[in-house]
Amino acid sequence: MNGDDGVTEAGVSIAGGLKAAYALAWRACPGMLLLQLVTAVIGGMAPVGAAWLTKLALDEITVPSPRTGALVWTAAGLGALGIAMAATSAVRDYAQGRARRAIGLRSQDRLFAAVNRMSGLARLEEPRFHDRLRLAQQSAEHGPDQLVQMGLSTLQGILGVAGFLGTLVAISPLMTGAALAAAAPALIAHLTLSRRRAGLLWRTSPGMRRKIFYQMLLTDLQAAKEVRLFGLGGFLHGRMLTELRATNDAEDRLERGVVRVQVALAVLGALLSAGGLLWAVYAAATRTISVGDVSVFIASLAGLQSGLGVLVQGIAMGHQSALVFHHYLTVVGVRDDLPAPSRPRELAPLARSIELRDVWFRYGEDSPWVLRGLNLTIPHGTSLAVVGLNGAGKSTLVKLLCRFYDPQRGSVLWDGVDIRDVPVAELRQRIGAVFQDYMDYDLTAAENIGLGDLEAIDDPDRIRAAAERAGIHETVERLPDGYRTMLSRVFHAGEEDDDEETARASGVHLSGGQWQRLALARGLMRRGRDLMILDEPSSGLDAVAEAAVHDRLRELRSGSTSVLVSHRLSAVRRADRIVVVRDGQVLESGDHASLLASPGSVYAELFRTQAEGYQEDPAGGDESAPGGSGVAATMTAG
Ligand SMILES: Nc1ncnc2c1ncn2[C@@H]1O[C@H](COP(=O)(O)OP(=O)(O)OP(=O)(O)O)[C@@H](O)[C@H]1O
Repeated sequence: MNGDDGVTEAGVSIAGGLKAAYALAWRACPGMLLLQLVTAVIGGMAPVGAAWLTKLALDEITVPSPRTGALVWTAAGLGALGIAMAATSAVRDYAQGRARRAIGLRSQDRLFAAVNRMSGLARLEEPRFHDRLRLAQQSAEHGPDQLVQMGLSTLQGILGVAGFLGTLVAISPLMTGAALAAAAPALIAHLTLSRRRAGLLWRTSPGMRRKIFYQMLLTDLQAAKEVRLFGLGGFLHGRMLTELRATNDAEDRLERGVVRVQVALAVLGALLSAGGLLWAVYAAATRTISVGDVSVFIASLAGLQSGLGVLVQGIAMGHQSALVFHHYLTVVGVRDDLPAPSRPRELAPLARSIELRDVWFRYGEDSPWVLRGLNLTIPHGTSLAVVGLNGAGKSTLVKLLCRFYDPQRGSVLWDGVDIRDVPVAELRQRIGAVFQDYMDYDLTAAENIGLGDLEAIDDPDRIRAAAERAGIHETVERLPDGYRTMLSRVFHAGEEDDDEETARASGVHLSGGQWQRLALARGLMRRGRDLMILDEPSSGLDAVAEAAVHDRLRELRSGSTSVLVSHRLSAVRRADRIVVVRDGQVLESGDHASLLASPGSVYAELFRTQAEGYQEDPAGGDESAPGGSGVAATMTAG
């Protein structure tokens, strides 16, 4: 493991992790942090005080004439310490709980703010980044708090160990040396184990993601049809178990190592205690030390051993948390995958054209070129249709227009301004879109539409108008709760209610075409933006709906700048210009009539092929079949 993907690279240190975790905790809840600090100091010093008071009491009892006053004071002191320790523990639990929640909130806030900062898609397509993100999410929940707790318990441990150490040195320097020597191998062993644990988490992360993927397929409603029909349940179940077993085996191997180390350390500690006890009893019998000294010696040795043990384990756990927290810090500090312009330019409303100039693009350095020197101009106020075979690069072209990726060569120009020179959010503000792989949100119908323009999410008139334009208004009105109906079987309106029946009744699922119309309505919330992109906006609609939607879209597009990607040539024929994309370039360009008339035209060939599919008798086929009424042709097909 090394470089960007590694967890053990230089710079990953407990100190670095601690510093970042404390900075986060301080911003999240300074009061609770200070309270925990005070309780840690009391918790560290009180046991040493108790041991000394016990020694004083025992020494007083064993003298020929004990002083009652002194005995009462030491007993009162012990009582007060007991109360202080009990109260401290309760206060610490409270402060710890509040701090944990506040730190968790802040760390998750920062993590997802960082994820949102990535304005492109490339990073989210990297499997390695997903591994890191999974560990970062895991760490964001508890990692910083664990590091804070580790720091506090280390402080408490150090205070306790220092107190007992001083006491032991006064009684037996030899035993002190032995106790300290025993702690050194323990520290090394625990640090090695923690490094191995963190390494294991990183190595098993891809397997865990695959396991989650199989689990998701087994429970996902959308996957359920294929899973049941093709009988994939057992197959997916088996794969899930294989992944889980592989992770379990790796963990078992590690745990076996942990047991061996822990047994060895426990034996070492027990031998040390037994030796110390023998020495103390012998020394007291020969009157070298007092009975009080024996008690404080035994308490100090036990305190030192357990304190060192806690300290060593705390440091090791902190080390492990720091290694995992490193993934969190990396994600939080990750740069936007689209470089921000050094001198951002303002993006004026589109006045002349959008131009793709000699655009070369591929998804990765090892991937084939998808766009190869593509040139295309979309004049303001015109509609452009893009057609081509599967995989020709049509959706890729659309993604570059939205700047989800930057081309490796060439540029996308908005009235002559390179879109890399304007803030990406400003560009996207000017674009409305319906994507081929649109989303179904498990939200209400109104929210599903309103998400298209967050400023209008609470504006029922705008939402209704968009729904009407997309031809989904009547369907939504007929839902049990109209626009407020929750469109989900995973969540349901009234989930917080105890009345399960009401809650269950309100979860509604739409058909594929109805979802697509909702997506269309969402895109139409942005009507009036400078550029409207429609990537297969009607593929899931029935023929009647498709005809109506395309008529409506044509009306909406007229006079505005739009790009329509579609395999249904009946839908594209009225576009001002049609381009055929092949091998990453524009192969043909023109309006429907000119392309049909052009000898050897690929568009004409595609059009005739589709038209033939609609003929009763292909021999007597009329080449304008989907054209006379493109919509009618599609309807016939439907
Ligand atoms: N995210 C991605 N990562 C890697 N390769 C991709 C990605 N998206 C698309 N591709 C590849 O880019 C090529 C063009 O894909 P694109 O989706 O642009 O084609 P398309 O013309 O829209 O196809 P279709 O008509 O099937 O929708 C394909 O070979 C595809 O495998």
